[in-house]
Amino acid sequence: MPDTHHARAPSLTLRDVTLRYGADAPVIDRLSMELAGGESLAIVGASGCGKSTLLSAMAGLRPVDGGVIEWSRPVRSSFVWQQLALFPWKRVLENLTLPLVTAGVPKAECVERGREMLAELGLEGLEKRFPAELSGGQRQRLALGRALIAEPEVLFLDEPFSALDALLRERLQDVLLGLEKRHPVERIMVTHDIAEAVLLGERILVLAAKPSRVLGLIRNPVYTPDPSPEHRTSEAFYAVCREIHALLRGAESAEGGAR
Ligand SMILES: Nc1ncnc2c1ncn2[C@@H]1O[C@H](COP(=O)(O)OP(=O)(O)OP(=O)(O)O)[C@@H](O)[C@H]1O
Repeated sequence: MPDTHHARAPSLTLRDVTLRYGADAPVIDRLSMELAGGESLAIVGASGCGKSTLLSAMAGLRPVDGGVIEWSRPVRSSFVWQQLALFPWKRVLENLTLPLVTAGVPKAECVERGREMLAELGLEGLEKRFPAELSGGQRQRLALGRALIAEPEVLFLDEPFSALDALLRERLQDVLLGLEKRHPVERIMVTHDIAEAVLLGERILVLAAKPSRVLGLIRNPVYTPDPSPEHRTSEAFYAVCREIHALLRGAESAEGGAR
């Protein structure tokens, strides 16, 4: 399945993309890059470097102020934010199946696919609860399930796990990778966590602010869609983390020197 997914997946091209707010200096300044079909991208950088702004533009949620963002064809996409955007007055199953309902899928099929997804998420038995009656990790699973239930081709994630403690964050990363085996998707994710970028980014875009610039677009040599339990603590994994850390620290000291 992943092979056909890659063959069919849409590719993304950015040419000289500039993004700014008002008359301020650009947040993203003439960024050019390409992402092949099916490749997953992690965007990492310090707070305020423009990660969320860039993600929104890639998702078509905001216009560009210069240059071009082009998908090879129209894509079906879905988004997960840090705030999750679950509907507090809707029960778990209703939240989960909302994308199917709004797409006009018949009710019986919505319920059937919703129950299948609940099982994949490990949330069986919780379908009648409201989001407020779930733990943080369960809410996060629900948001991931809702994002994938309508089988999007591209999944945009903006720091979805940043409010979680380190171990729960790792569990949710595993849940995400597990879900993607059954629901293949091209994932574009923003994170400020270097290890998360190295785990989840087949390509990693490293950004700096002030001045806004690209520090690197790395082809991640340790990326795997199916990491072993030892993967995160392997020397090779740490080596890529160190490389990104050095890029970010180098940019910080250059910025400090310029002040
Ligand atoms: N609506 C807005 N109006 C004006 N400036 C904004 C707006 N949204 C973001 N900015 C500014 O644009 C810059 C980039 O913001 P953005 O949220 O894209 O960064 P980020 O890298 O995602 O940050 P963080 O990791 O803190 O979420 C910041 O300096 C921010 O203050």
